[in-house]
Amino acid sequence: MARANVTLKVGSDGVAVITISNPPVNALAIPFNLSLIIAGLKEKFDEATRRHDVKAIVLTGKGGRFSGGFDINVFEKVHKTGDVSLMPDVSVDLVVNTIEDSKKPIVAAIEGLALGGGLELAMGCHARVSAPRAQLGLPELSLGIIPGFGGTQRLPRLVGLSRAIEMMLYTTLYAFQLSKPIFSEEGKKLGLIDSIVSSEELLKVSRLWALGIAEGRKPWIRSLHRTDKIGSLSEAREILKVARQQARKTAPNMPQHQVCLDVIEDGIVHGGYSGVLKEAKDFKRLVLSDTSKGLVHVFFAQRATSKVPSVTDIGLKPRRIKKVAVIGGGLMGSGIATALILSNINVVLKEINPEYLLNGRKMVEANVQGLVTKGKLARDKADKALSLLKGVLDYTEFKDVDMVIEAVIENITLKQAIFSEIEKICPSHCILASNTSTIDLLVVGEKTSSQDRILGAHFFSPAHVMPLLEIVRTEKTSPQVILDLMTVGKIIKKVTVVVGNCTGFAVNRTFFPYNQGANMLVHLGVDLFRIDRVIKKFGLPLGPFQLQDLAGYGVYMATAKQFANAFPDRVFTSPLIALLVKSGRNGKNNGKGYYTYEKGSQPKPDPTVLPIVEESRRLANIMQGGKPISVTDQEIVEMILFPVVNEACRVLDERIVVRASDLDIASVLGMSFPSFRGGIVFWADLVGPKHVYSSLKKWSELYGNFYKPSRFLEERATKGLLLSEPAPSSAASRARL
Ligand SMILES: C[C@H](O)CC(=O)SCCNC(=O)CCNC(=O)[C@H](O)C(C)(C)COP(=O)(O)OP(=O)(O)OC[C@H]1O[C@@H](n2cnc3c(N)ncnc32)[C@H](O)[C@@H]1OP(=O)(O)O
Repeated sequence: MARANVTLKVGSDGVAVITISNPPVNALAIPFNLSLIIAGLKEKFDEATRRHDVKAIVLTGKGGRFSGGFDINVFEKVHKTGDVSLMPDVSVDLVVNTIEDSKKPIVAAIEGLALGGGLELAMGCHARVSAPRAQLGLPELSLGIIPGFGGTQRLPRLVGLSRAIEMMLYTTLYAFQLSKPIFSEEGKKLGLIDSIVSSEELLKVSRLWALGIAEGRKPWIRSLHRTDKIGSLSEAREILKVARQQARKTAPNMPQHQVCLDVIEDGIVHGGYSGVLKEAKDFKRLVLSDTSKGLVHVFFAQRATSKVPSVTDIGLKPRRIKKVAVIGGGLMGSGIATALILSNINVVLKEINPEYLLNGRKMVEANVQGLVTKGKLARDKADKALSLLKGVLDYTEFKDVDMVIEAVIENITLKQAIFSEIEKICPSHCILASNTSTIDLLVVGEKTSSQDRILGAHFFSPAHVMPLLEIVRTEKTSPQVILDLMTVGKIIKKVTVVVGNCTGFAVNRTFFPYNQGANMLVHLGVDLFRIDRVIKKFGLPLGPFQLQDLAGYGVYMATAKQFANAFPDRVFTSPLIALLVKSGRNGKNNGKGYYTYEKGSQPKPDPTVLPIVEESRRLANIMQGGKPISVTDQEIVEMILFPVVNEACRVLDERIVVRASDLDIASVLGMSFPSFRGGIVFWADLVGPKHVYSSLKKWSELYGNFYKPSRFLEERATKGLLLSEPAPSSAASRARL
């Protein structure tokens, strides 16, 4: 950590250049010495202000990046210790008093990125010069906090209220709340950046700009004092009102959104300085929230997935994958092909007849067109992507592919036949991947002698949109092949999680009890629509019954069968789905399931499904004394999700995942488990393994083996350990990885 520091160099022009150096992103603290960078900045600014040979100051970052903001590791430290006083006081002391109110002009010279506290420092300066394509943003809300170095006050004053709100609160992308960075070009148009110059000229122009301010040729602007972009109080209140309503809808479980808007309003009503003080106070409060704990955990969990022992740490280099064959143009195959061509990878899409091929091609075109219609892809880029797709009916084109992804129906014999065919035709370096979501990869490759290059590439539907790629390795898969697929995953913008081989792999296996837990509750007498409402309130985008409608009952029954075969000791079966199908319901597919579906309107709970549910309850006959149980909303959540936690424990115990946080990120990105709860294991640890264990034990005595606590959970609970704590290697654990 000796490399982290702040330097000051005074040139013959009388400009002092202060440089932040803390690779890789010039974060504004280090976990071992929290005040090093902040204190270093203060010291250098004080020195530059004192020195008579300094007329003006330029602030910049080393290595082509201005700063990625405050060090997020520090938040983790605060979360572990509960000690918020670890956070240095920056907003008033450094940004207002030292930088903005400095007697000498300060210009920020920005390159690469200025995010969070980094952009906030830059906004405290008297002007900002940027290199092209620098990313600018305040992503703090996606960490469960608000900007804490004055960003809530200065950004609206520089770019206007509506745009500032958009940049901070922005959007929901599946389980993630994302604020949206902009590029410096847009920043220039908005007034956040004063000038854009080439990287080579950045320091020269910034120095001249700073001298220009010192000599009165350029304006000396303190952003916190500006009001010209805020508009009238009533206009501002109207904008804030709409933003609050929007945030209540899109982020109902995220307190930081409403707090951010309150803090902005305070600054508008009482002045920027008052806003800065309120911001600093509320920032510290939010740092300690469970939301921040969950989101910060997810930030690091996502980054940890790229480190896979014995794969990414043994000096291997990824090979280039130029051409990929996708076998099967159904929903999954066409989605996978779409993801690949959108990232400039040539794709050969193989089907068994012209009609299926045409359908596959049409689905890819519709996927791409969908992105164009939503404004997410330019027409010329869409055309370019589609030109990379070639449909085929035989294996001729497979002679020079670097990877095959098989995405046909879940039929073992068919997959085995395909793998033995492609083994003969594809080049010997070619990676042979299957998109199976349940079948053992060793069985898939049984008829080949290429087990070392066979692995699972389990995408989630829709494959061109969902951010997770579960990479399934067997004990025979070579590290090089795993690394290559991880690299392709990165190119096509997926988060890859490398997991071991078992029924359902890590994600589907862990969530197998989710639907069963919900079904169990219904058969114990709980209203299914209430269950859906409660689960949505907990933070999942859909309740379990709406999800069953959406996925289709066929999928539901096929997976349930696979799991029942693999884990017969912990299955709850009921005739409900069969009865629904018998009565002509097929979920969203035919517009009639637990809900009714009509084009252009929200799904509506269908009361005519209730007699079918009653019939199923009668046949299952698990209500004690025929009486429905009485449960609180919290118990509903727990009776559905604790069995999921229990299965997660088995996945951890069997080392199906490298680390517990991999299961967290996989649950967030693959199953839309709420990111603000940190993922399934993190959430269970917050709730407390003891409580999970004792609840499951109680329910298993009342309702049977479906709830029986696993050995791993029992051990952790009785020893007072967290589920996420790494397990000591034990001969008893079957090391699958
Ligand atoms: C008071 C203030 O208002 C509070 C704040 O400033 S909160 C912080 C706000 N800043 C952010 O949220 C930015 C978070 N970082 C990012 O979005 C991305 O890392 C980035 C766009 C900066 C770079 O992305 P990319 O080049 O893909 O690299 P990425 O793998 O994400 O990060 C590289 C390394 O830097 C680390 N890193 C990135 N930003 C960091 C930060 N702000 N603090 C600590 N570490 C950080 C990552 O953890 C990763 O570490 P690793 O190599 O050990 O896994």
